[in-house]
Amino acid sequence: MENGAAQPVIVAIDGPSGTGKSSTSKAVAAQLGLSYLDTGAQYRAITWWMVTNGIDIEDPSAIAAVAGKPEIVSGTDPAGPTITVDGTDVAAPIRTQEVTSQVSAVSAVPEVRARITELQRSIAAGAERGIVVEGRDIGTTVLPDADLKIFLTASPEARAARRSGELKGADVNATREALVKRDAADSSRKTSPLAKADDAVEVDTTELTLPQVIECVVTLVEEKRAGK
Ligand SMILES: Nc1ncnc2c1ncn2[C@@H]1O[C@H](COP(=O)(O)OP(=O)(O)O)[C@@H](O)[C@H]1O
Ligand SMILES: Nc1ccn([C@@H]2O[C@H](COP(=O)(O)OP(=O)(O)O)[C@@H](O)[C@H]2O)c(=O)n1
Repeated sequence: MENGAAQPVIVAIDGPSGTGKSSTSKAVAAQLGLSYLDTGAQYRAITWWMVTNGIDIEDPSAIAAVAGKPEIVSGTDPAGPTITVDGTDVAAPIRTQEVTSQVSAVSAVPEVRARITELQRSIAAGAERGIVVEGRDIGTTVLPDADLKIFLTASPEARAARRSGELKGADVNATREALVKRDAADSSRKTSPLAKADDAVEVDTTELTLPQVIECVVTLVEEKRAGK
């Protein structure tokens, strides 16, 4: 484009837990001057609200009835992403084991997905320079017209080792089992399951370092931009 003003670029990065979505997306967005949205944090935030308000997580109709209540706000600066629920900073409590073990059940409820998907689309549409959005269904459902779709994978062993490295002292086998269980729940739900879009580029990160994955994605974005 003339005058150096680039068209906004929309990048969708999907994949299961521990494949490197968050670290890669934040770094790519920072490097390219784009916004960043962690959609998993939004599903965790609504789950935190359900748990805090005593909603029965086993009862999809109870979840559906209140899905519109919490106000979730995501800050999209990749250098310091934020997440609040009704004005409360929930960045720490959404990462607890309690929320992690319940999030798949809450995120499977169609009313929850409809509400959060709408929020995600409006955030993406408002990102003036473009955005990197990471999740499970971004390329397939939330932003099917994204300029670039990436699907990250890695072996369950590599993903469990990465996650238990973060959760100090966590047992690798227990972490692996919990990951595989959450993948199965996320992949088998009826409404927008975890899936690779047909036109997504699959990157297996098992044997790659994080800087290598970031470089790979930055190169793919730049190639797309050059081809526009
Ligand atoms: N290619 C990689 N090699 C080694 N460690 C990685 C790699 N990608 C990410 N990590 C580490 O693995 C952990 C999980 O990464 P994260 O980006 O949170 O994954 P996801 O968002 O897919 O769950 C983080 O501690 C991150 O630094
Ligand atoms: N686009 C998305 C993103 C997350 N999720 C749900 O939110 C959960 C937490 O996502 P996350 O990205 O924070 O998970 P991790 O990869 O950090 O473990 C997932 O296990 C899914 O149940 C979803 O359903 N759709």
